[in-house]
Amino acid sequence: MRNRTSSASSRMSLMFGKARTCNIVTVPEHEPSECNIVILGAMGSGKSALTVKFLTKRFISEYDPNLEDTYSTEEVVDQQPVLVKVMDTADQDGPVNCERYLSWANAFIVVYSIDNRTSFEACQQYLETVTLYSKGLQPEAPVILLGNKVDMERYRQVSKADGVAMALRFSCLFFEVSACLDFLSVQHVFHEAIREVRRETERSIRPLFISEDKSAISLSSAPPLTACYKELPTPATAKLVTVKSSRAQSKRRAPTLTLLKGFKIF
Ligand SMILES: Nc1nc2c(ncn2[C@@H]2O[C@H](COP(=O)(O)OP(=O)(O)OP(=O)(O)O)[C@@H](O)[C@H]2O)c(=O)[nH]1
Repeated sequence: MRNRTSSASSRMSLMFGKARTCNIVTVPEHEPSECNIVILGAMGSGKSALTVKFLTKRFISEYDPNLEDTYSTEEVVDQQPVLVKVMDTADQDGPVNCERYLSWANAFIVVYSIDNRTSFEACQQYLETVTLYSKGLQPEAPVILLGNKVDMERYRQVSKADGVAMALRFSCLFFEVSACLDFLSVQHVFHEAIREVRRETERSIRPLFISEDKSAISLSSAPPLTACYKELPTPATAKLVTVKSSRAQSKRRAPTLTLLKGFKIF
């Protein structure tokens, strides 16, 4: 495994992860047009705040910790549209009943709060669970370790080096952000998850082999790519809320957000 650093759009983002080498010719028949992202982590690490920041550019300070919600939004990542569904989980005691999200997810974001060592330690269990599951998938579901609340720097209990070391151990990407500071850092993390899903999908496609005279190419006998679409589990008590962001509030193309169960957004 090699490391990689990224000049992320924010000075606060830091990324380490798997090297991406591509020396075979691949033909993606379909890019995934849908991407399911599951947010995991200890209570209070900021999962809901990060999710809502990504969806609305706003920071929430009131929430119901017992709600487990799934949200969807249309995004354009690298000029390609994608329907992103984000499941904001509400595990009380580490990964339990993980089946509900393991088979649904295309990517996982495991969150801790940099000012809370216990939340960082809780990530280990989540990372073990999702990486073990993901390893058997074709394509693999990428995993991101995310340190939140960098605005709480003076109360930091988890060093950046600790985050990097944990990410290296589990071969996942790593970022640090704050849900209450700039939107672009948070957006970058979600977009990287989508990019990783696309890369993994491309990697899982059967390669084209170049013939000896290099004048023709032939496809091997693999089945065609089936994009990583997965069924959305039915939320138990979902209340459908539609939020349309105002163009006056945002220069960003106004997305239509479908929120299943809502909470206060400021
Ligand atoms: N200072 C600061 N506070 C944050 C940040 N993100 C979230 N919070 C606060 O941390 C608390 C927990 O945030 P949530 O988003 O509800 O955390 P959660 O992981 O969804 O928590 P559960 O729903 O209990 O699992 C709230 O009081 C948030 O306002 C951040 O980046 N900086």
